[in-house]
Amino acid sequence: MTLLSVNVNKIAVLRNSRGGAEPDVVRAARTCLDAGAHGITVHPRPDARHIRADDVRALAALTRERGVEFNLEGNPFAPPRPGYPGFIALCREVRPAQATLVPDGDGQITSDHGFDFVRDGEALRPLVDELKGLGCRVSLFADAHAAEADCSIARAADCGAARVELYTGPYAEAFEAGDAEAMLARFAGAARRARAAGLAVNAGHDLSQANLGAFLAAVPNVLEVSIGHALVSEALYAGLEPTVRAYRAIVDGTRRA
Ligand SMILES: CC(=O)[C@@H](O)[C@H](O)COP(=O)(O)O
Ligand SMILES: NCC(=O)COP(=O)(O)O
Repeated sequence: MTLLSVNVNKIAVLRNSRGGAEPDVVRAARTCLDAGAHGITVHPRPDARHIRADDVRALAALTRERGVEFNLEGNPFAPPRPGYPGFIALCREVRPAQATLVPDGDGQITSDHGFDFVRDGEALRPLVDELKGLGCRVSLFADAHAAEADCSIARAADCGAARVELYTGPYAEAFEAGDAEAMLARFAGAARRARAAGLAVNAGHDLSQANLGAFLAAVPNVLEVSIGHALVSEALYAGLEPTVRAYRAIVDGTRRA
């Protein structure tokens, strides 16, 4: 069974654009859980462009109260700065059920690659150990689309992680271009190699209602997908019609109190 963890970063993008409290990230997360999401993901970034440290604390409380998984993503090597205590510090504070380490840089508009485990393994190992000591399951963001990933992904197990999260952005692009077959074979191979090394497999980035089914059919036994950007975009389309109708009822004076 594949679990769905909804990433609510984009709710915070909208909230921050006006500087107020709406849309409310915790309310949105609660709605996702009420609708059947198995967990909540956030990826606070050092520039606090969307999720802030306080959101992390509030979502940790919500997911604890609801008994569901909180998946906290971030770069453990990014230094703290005002408003961002650092990824490991946040994990020490809220102890997410799953900590997903992602090697993203400051200037990146979004995550666009996984770790090079051959190069980064030594540096990751003590961090993975500490996170495990905090009670977090550790997942490492991993490339699956390029030939170089073939040898690297199995090395993720040497870092002590329980899982890898396959970076699915390149699959989403190939799907969009109508040319996903070879890419799916690559992902299926990477997932096989990860499992053979003792790692369970998550997946995420740019997954959507359009491309998710084909991915899960071709890459079996994915334990969790985390989905945010497309899901929130689709929710806007799904919600616009009833919302506009509700406003029309108000301006037309036909809405009952
Ligand atoms: C690791 C990953 O693929 C997601 O966390 C993605 O990076 C979402 O982050 P943004 O919402 O900042 O694009
Ligand atoms: N780990 C991937 C994630 O949380 C969401 O990525 P996206 O759906 O916003 O691209």
